[in-house]
Amino acid sequence: MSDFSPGQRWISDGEAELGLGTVLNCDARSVTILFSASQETRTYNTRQAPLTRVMFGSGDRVLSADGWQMLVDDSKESGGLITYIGEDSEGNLRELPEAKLADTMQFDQARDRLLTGQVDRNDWFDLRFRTLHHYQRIEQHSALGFAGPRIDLIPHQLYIADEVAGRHAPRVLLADEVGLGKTIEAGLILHRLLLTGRIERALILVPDSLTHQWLVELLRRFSLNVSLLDEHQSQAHGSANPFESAQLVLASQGWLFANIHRQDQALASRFDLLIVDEAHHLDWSSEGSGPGYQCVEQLAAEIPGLLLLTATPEQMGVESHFARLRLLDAERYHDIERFKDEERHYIAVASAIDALDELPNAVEARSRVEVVADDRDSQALLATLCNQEASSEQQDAARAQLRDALLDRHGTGRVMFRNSRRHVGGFPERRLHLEALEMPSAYRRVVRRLERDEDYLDELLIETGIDHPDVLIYPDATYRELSNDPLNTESWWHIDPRVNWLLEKLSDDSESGFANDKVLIIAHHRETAEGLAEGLRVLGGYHAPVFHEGLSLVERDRAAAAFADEEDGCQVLVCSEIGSEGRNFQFCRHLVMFDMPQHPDQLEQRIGRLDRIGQRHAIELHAPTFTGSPGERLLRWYHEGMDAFSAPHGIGSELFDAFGDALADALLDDEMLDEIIAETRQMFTAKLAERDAGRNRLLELNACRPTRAKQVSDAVRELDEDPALPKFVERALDVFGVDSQEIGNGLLHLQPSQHMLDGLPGLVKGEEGFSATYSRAQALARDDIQRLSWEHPLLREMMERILDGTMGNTALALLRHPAIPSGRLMAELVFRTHCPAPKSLHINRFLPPTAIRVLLDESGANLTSKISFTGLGKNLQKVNKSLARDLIKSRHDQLRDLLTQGEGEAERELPSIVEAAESRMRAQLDSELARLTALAEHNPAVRAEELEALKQERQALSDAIENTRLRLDSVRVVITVDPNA
Ligand SMILES: Nc1ncnc2c1ncn2[C@@H]1O[C@H](COP(=O)(O)OP(=O)(O)OP(=O)(O)O)[C@@H](O)[C@H]1O
Repeated sequence: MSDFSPGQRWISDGEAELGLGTVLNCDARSVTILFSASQETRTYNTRQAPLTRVMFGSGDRVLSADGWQMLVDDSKESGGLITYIGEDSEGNLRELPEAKLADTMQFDQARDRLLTGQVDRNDWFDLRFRTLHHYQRIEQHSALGFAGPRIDLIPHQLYIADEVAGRHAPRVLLADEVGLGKTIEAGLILHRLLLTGRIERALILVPDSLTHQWLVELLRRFSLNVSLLDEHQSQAHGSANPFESAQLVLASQGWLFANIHRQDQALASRFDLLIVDEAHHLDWSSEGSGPGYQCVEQLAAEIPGLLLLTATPEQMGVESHFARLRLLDAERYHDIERFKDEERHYIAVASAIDALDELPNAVEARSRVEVVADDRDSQALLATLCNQEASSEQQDAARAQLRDALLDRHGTGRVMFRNSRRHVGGFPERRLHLEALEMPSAYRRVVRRLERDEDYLDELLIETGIDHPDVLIYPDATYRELSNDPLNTESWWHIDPRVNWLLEKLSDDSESGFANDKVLIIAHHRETAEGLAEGLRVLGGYHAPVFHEGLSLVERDRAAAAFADEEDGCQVLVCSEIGSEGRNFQFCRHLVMFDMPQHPDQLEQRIGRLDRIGQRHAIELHAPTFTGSPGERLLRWYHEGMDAFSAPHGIGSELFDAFGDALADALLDDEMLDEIIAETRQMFTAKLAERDAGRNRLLELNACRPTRAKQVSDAVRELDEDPALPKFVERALDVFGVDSQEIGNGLLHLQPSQHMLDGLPGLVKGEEGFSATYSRAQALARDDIQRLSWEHPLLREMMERILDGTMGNTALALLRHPAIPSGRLMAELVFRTHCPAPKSLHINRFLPPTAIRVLLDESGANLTSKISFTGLGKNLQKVNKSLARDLIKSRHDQLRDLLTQGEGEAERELPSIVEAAESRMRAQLDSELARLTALAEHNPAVRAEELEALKQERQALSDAIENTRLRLDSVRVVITVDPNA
């Protein structure tokens, strides 16, 4: 330890960011240092002070407190204080006492740190080099952003996520059938865009009832922390814009759509991506648009990326669906008639795609392809496919390419992704159980009178205030509104046989009973749900939580949680129609439809609560109805008219548009109903055939291209099984002071040690830590364990901290080797490429920080290719810090020369790295651009700005790559010692 004198300049080894310190005073025991730049004063024990004396030598550049720079040539010392002598930038010879050095001088670069004697542990240096290596590999990996999430690798989801996240400012409608994983797709897209730096901020708007579910899914599956914003939270920000308070903001649609002031604030906050769930509620009609549509329309005009999610895009009518497509691309979707015409044309495209499978054998199929394959490339592919002399591999390749080329022409398929169960496959069967009950007299009275007296309907509508046809379909609601009738004094659930039927089923422990199962009950009205729960409690002693739109979010989540709990949970949950939309109840297999919804899409939404990914049983659909009632007639229309209970078909809303009004009029008349059912069936069959032939078929084919989907899942699996990951984790945990212990079954328990470096996600000193696994299957099976991957927040934090900070950028180690005389010095220099570019370019996919290692001996001979990093590392021994410092000091000049020489050696390698990156980038972007340009000729959904953006991106990437510089990342000094000593 050097002696201290007031005025000397020192830096803190552990806290180099404090800047240059000045000795204020000292005595035999303690020394006090002032770090002016950070306005900190520290007192240390003189014998153990973690401080390094700052001394510059010839060739160093220093900064004076007055702002001028000096190239140091010499120095002199007097009374323990140094004065530097050298030239300023104008070439004048000047002197600079150390007290006049700028306080803000930073010593975080490897060179400065080394030459000022700050050395880190050898294992830190080792980890730093490996981090750089893995970071470079992972950043270029095609599965980046998809490997971390805790999800099953489901091909159609990965395909969509890969396709969408690869686009510039993606704007798409995710419209998979209910329960196929749109939230997961949106999460994957978001995760990849964030990890690649393509976006930084996202706003997620979901129905009130789904806020908590989204919050939990994003955290649990994607490790994304989103901030849930509501009015209460917003007010806490006072006059500041609450949307600025987080990177990822989740808000309820109900709140934002009703609040113009908050909408203005959301508009003013610069988001990169907007996600809107259950987008069919954004209603639009030629008479005007609803507040939700208006709000999203404004936001969509400002925010570059847009994901709309809905399972039932046409629920609010075709026009409304078209209006939502317009949110994605206003220019493209402005004329609905033209759009419909285009869609009709796609029948020919779908037929051509089917014909490809019949070629080359069925000659007539060729003409079906020729009708649409009107460009030269497609014609050439068709010729190969039909060429009898081509090999079967050549024909297969031509078929696959042509299929892709034809699919690419489907305009809507580029902006709307719709997977169906039929296409995806592997979903459980649905079984319908009809239960015909006798109508209670109170309900029958009303129905009979309606049947007899034509005028009574109007009277009833006025008296009850209920709309037509609700007044017919929901007899309990009508009964409630007729409470003045002296015959209607009892609660409806007392007289309604559905309640008794339900109670019997609940206690029935036979095969067909519910006694051993959970049951989800959905009723149209909130009041029905509430009354039913009360009835079950009063009449049967069942505690059935209720779930409806009138409850607060917390109450709803509590009800859902009480139902989901496997051990202590409730057997029954009673939901209202819209209260349960989007919810995950696939752990349950019995759905009781207490009444029928009015719209086929609502029916599909109901069944979708259970028929979701993760459902392991056949789905039992129970429908109690009253014989001869309007409700029963409605059910018949669903069942006989359109097979609505067996599988989703996506045609319901068209049928509703065509027959909904007539059906409402036929609810009291069997004859009329029979006719409507027959007509509906006819149209249903025709539409089904049309769907299979045209638009929907293309949509489905477009929504998952199996070859590409497999490539993506293979890439994810490659990262899952990366053998380097566990080794890296072990090293990194050791360096960061996290204890890891194998606890059996392939599980690790990670626990902070006393020396853990602070701020690691999920780990707090003194707390328990967490259990983790590398296995995807294990993590999916158990919610309580985390899954370690290259994308886990802990790994990303450790890697970022190493690469962005100084950790391990200097080291000194001893080498005992019989063949090398002792006292020799080697410098192992690691340079890293630095490519200044905006994050959103995601330059790392072509040129991530890349390490160039240079190993020089003291004579300057380049030993890099002779001694590998690992080979050298194996023979090194650590050394204590003060000895390391002394050794560095004694070899100062030599080291400085080696650093300069190493720079030259590394520079020689730079051009080939830059060239390789440029050609990688060109190969990818040129072909993307060529594909998009060709596509634009056939597919009107390719936005002009997409093409322009891609061109600009290519130029910006090229400029950035060209400007790549090298900088010294880290340096290790190796000194040989006598192996026998
Ligand atoms: N890849 C996956 N791995 C694991 N679970 C999944 C996966 N995909 C979907 N799930 C689960 O399946 C259920 C349905 O998924 P999700 O909520 O994303 O469907 P959705 O299409 O948005 O449904 P809805 O149309 O009802 O809104 C959820 O519980 C989700 O967690």
